[in-house]
Amino acid sequence: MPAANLLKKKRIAVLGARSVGKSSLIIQFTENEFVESYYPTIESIFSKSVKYNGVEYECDIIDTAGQDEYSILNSKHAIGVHGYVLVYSVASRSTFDMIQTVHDKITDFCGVNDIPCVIVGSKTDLKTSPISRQVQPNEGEKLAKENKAAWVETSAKNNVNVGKVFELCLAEIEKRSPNPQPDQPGKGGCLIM
Ligand SMILES: Nc1nc2c(ncn2[C@@H]2O[C@H](COP(=O)(O)OP(=O)(O)OP(=O)(O)O)[C@@H](O)[C@H]2O)c(=O)[nH]1
Repeated sequence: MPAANLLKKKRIAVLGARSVGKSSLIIQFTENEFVESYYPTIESIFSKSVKYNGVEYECDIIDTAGQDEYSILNSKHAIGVHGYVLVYSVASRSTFDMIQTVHDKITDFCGVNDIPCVIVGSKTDLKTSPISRQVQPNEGEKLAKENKAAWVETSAKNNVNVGKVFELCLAEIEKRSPNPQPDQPGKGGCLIM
């Protein structure tokens, strides 16, 4: 297979606390639908071609089980992964607090301090009720800046900024891969030695 084809395959892991809307985000992106009911995820992989910067990428998106502060990072969610999407709900402060914990677990596991990452504030459609929003946009932006990550707020329900999440993730991956090697994770990812 020509190297150019291998270069286009990217593996993206989506992590975050339980019930923040990881599956809903991925299903809205890959299947264009929103599922109102809640089924806790064990693990699923979705594939989708994404055109970014005029290049067609074949993305494998890993939907993971919800994390808590005691969860141990599964090596499958770090080894061979090119980019990360870390999701919190704008309606839940505790899920926002989990983001730094998950980010630290990934960087510790990979032995790096910089990973290609997008931090996502989900469920913005709930913000119409003032009591529903617990995390302000500037807090999300600040956390992202501190971790050299991109940041965006989304609603899987209303399909707002869903595609943007994965475009930003590819941008973060490409930013760190000026001369990527075929079929290898980006600089920030983990390699099997
Ligand atoms: N209002 C609203 N509800 C959402 C949104 N995204 C997800 N939900 C709801 O939140 C609940 C949890 O969504 P999931 O996508 O299953 O959450 P998850 O993060 O994959 O959950 P785990 O598998 O337990 O980690 C479901 O009832 C969804 O319908 C959104 O953008 N807006």
